[in-house]
Amino acid sequence: MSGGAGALLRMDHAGFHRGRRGVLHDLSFSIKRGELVALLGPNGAGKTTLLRLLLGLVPPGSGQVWLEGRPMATWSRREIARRIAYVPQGHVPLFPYSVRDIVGMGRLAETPFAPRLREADRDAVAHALGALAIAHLADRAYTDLSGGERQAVLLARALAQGAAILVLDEPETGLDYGQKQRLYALLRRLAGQGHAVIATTHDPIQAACVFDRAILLRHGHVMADGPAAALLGPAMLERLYAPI
Ligand SMILES: Nc1ncnc2c1ncn2[C@@H]1O[C@H](COP(=O)(O)OP(=O)(O)OP(=O)(O)O)[C@@H](O)[C@H]1O
Repeated sequence: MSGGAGALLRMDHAGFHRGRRGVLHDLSFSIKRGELVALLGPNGAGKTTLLRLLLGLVPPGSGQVWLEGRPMATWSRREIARRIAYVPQGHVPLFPYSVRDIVGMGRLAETPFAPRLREADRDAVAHALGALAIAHLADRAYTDLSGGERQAVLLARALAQGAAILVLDEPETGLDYGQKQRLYALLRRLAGQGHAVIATTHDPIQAACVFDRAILLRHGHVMADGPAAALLGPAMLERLYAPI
């Protein structure tokens, strides 16, 4: 097995079980710099589990996951955090940190023991707040925000992290129309700058317009993988979302 030339992330016949039940089966694909990849599939298809494997949060039960040509298990959490930023679904912290502090947490992989952020970190935070058009929320408590505002803050935190790979779990959830358009423009811009972006979504129509590539997952198998606009037609969507 090899790490895959030029791939930032690669799954090589990766499988995952929960107890005796197979959740992901024999997944093989790679993601390169500059790719904007949508991951689609019905509820329970295994999308979030697949992201957890790509993040190194769980090891595959079979096969291998590679990060920059090295098995994921050989990287430390801190090394992974420098390379992969994650935007989870519906995250609520216990303490009322300010938005600025939450976004600043994206810099922890760079300055884990520093008592306060350095100037470069503060610049990265300000840039990320600006890119998401949420600078006006900087001093608000994260716990007091709406769901959509929180989602935008988590995106800003991922951006501040400066990682080459961005992994997002249903990032458009709760965003209003304007925020969604800014999100898609931002993802396109990041891909244009050489980032690799993979996002789960339940919106195939938007995915066809915004993403370069789509990976379709059904019952833990890759049903199709190709250019989003060509792949996400009515016949394919009917097959993908057909009742069990
Ligand atoms: N903690 C868990 N314990 C047991 N089974 C789980 C757990 N988390 C997920 N599963 C199961 O694994 C399968 C895949 O779940 P996963 O969350 O990856 O799907 P998904 O495609 O992200 O779904 P959705 O679109 O609903 O978010 C499902 O059958 C789910 O019930």
